[in-house]
Amino acid sequence: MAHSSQPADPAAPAPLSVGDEVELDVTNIAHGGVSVARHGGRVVFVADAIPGERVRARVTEARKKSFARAVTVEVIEASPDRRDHVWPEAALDRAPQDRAGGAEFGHIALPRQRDLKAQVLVDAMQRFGGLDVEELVGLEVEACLGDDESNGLGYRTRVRLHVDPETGAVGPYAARSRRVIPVLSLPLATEGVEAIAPLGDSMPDVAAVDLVAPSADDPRMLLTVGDGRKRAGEDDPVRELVGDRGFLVRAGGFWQVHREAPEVLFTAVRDAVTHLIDEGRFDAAAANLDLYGGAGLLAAAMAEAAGPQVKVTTVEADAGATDDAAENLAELVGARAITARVDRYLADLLSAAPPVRDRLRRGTVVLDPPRSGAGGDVCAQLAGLAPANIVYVACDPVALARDTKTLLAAGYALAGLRAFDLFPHTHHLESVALFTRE
Ligand SMILES: C[S@@+](CC[C@H](N)C(=O)[O-])C[C@H]1O[C@@H](n2cnc3c(N)ncnc32)[C@H](O)[C@@H]1O
Repeated sequence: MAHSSQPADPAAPAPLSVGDEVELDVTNIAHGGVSVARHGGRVVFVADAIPGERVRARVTEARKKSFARAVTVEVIEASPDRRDHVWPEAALDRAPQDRAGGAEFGHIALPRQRDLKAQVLVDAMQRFGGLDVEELVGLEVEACLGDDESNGLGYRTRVRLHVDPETGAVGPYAARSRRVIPVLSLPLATEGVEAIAPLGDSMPDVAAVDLVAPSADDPRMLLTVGDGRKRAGEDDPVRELVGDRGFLVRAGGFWQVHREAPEVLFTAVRDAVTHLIDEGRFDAAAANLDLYGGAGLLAAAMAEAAGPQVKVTTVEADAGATDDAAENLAELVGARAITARVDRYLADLLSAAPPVRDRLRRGTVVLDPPRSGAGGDVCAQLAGLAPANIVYVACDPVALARDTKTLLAAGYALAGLRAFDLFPHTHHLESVALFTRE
């Protein structure tokens, strides 16, 4: 009887199953903090490795035909960039399921971490954004002030810990799981956060612990109890300083995590607007927008470049954050803060009267969406409104790349791209892209 399938290649390695341990040559970096290797023609995404290494890895997922997932259990040939993990509780000498999550690059020298992040951004912009590699040559991920001296430690002003529902133990989730790992230290956290972290405590009635250490206020702990979503103290105002400018933010509201991040992004947006002013492309009297505006940090950056008379509206879904933005922007006579979902707000603008549409066409939009990006619908709305300039602050390179493709197709040019290492020892990076309408 004839067989329809090909005879098995005797030289091909056996198919992978969960729990198998295999030796892998790690060749590349992928989005999400994992490296890439191949096994018998199949891609294997390997955690806790570095491109260039040979490792022994344990397969953790093998359902898909095209790829499998694995985690390093032993380094056979180490990269010169391998370092002792900055967090002992996340190190290779622990069983993979017992390694703390949230510091997936903690075993890599900082300069190499930044090179890998730059590679991920360039790759995403090429593959999903449709840009030529020549347009991205020389792109570097810029370090935050003080990080080289501190080896990228002690920067997180916000940390979320979880509580094991059975033991009450407090800690981060393990990498790629919801298992709580009790830890003795939080090396990425600022001193203020570490000082109040209830490490070693048992908190059986609590679901999650948010630790907040504002730059100009006392650190505090917000507890999520049971299923209740409201945390006591989350609406208390706390003071943040960006340079010598003060911001009031609700303790539980959004604020950039790295102690230097507000200043870095404020400066990057201010400089992008200054560049537009120098090019004669910025209109302070137009309908300028700060979408996903939070407490108004980036509208303030626009005003720093364009002057306190600048017309700018922040649009933010969270009513508390909008109140904070109104307070923080009170000295800017042309600023206003609106509570709305961005897609709904833009839908209204699309049906606005011609003079309003004209003011939008002459305007500059700053947008700083959550990790999923603005998305195709919002980008299509922006394309319909056709503002003169768009300054896009992005915390996910693939989401930025996809939105870039939409904006390029709508007639925008990428006039600048910068990237910042706002999350050392993790795979995350922040980008600021400047688009101008051609
Ligand atoms: C990355 S934060 C940026 C905040 C601010 N630009 C800053 O730098 O502090 C994203 C903000 O978008 C808000 N947000 C999320 N989805 C939204 C939506 N669909 N419409 C309006 N705001 C949204 C969140 O509440 C959050 O404040």
